[in-house]
Amino acid sequence: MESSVLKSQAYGKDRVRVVRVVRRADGWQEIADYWVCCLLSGAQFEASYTKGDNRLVVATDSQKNAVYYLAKTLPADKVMVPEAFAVEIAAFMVNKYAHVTTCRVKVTTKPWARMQFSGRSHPHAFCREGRETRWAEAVATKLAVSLTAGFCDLEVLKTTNSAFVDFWRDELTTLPDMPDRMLSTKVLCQWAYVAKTLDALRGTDFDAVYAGARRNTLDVFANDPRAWVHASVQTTLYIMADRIINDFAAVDDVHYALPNIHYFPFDLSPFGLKNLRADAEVYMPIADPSGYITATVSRAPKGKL
Ligand SMILES: O=c1[nH]c(=O)c2[nH]c(=O)[nH]c2[nH]1
Repeated sequence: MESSVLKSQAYGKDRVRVVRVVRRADGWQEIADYWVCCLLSGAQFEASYTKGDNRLVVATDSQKNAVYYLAKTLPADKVMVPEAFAVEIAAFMVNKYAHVTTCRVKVTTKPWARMQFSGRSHPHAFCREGRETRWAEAVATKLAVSLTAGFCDLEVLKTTNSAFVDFWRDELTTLPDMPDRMLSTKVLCQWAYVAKTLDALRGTDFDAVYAGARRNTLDVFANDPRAWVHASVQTTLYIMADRIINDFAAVDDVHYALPNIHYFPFDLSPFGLKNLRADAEVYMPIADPSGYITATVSRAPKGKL
C-alpha cells in the first residue's frame, strides 16, 4: 500500500436497464430501451479506495435509483433521445453532489422498430430488427459537458464495386491485385459534438445527426464511385467521415473502425470449374482474421481550408 498511489478512479453502476414509455392521448406510444452506465469520480473519493472511508461514497445503488428517477421526472424529449438522457444524467450528478467533479454516463440502446402493417405504423407494437447498437456518452464536470455518440455492429456487404490494387509488394506478398471483390464490414462509427455546455447541447437535433451518419455510411459504402475507383477500405472510411463533417456543423470529429471481413472466391479448379476473378460466384467467408481499418477525421482548423 505504502509504495502505491491511486492514479485514477471512477465508480458507479453499469448496465442499468431502463425502459421509458411515452403515452400520447390519441393512443400513439413511444418506447426507449436503455442500458445506462453512470460513473462518478472526484479527489474526495480517494479515501474510499485508500483508507476504507465510505462517508462520501454515493452508493452505486443510489446512482441506479437516480437513473430511474430522472427517466420519470425529466420531460420526455430529454429521455427518449440517448444523447439527451446521457447529458441530463451527467449534469444532474455533478450539480447535486459538490464532491463529484466528473460524471461519465453512457447510454446504449438497441432501437425497437415500430411494426408496419399494410404500410401503416402500429401505435404501440415494436420489433427488434437486429439493427446496429447506438450509444451516447456524456462527461460532465462542474464547468462543461462533452458528448460523443455513435453506433456499432452495422453489418453491410456488397457483391461488387470494390477493389484493392497497386499496394506495396515484397517477398511477403501473396495477395494478387483485386480489381473487383466482395466487400463486407461491421461498422463502428463515433462522432464528437462541438458544443461543450449543457445549454448549447440542449439545442442539438441528435436524432438527425445519428440518422445522417448512418445514411452517409450506407450511401458511401454502396454508391460513392470514389470508394471503388481509387478503392480501399481506407479511402471509403475517409469519404464517409468527410461527408458527416460536411453535413453536420455540430460535429467536430468522426471515428470509424471498419473490419474488412474477407469473402474469398473458392478455388474450384480441382473439379474443372472456373470460380476465380471474373468467374467468381461461390465464396468462402473467412471468420478470422479480418482486416481492421481505423481512423479519426477532424474538422480542419479554420484558415487551413
Ligand atoms: O481495402 C483494403 N485495405 C487494405 O489495407 C488491405 N489489405 C489487404 O490485404 N486487403 C486490403 N483491403
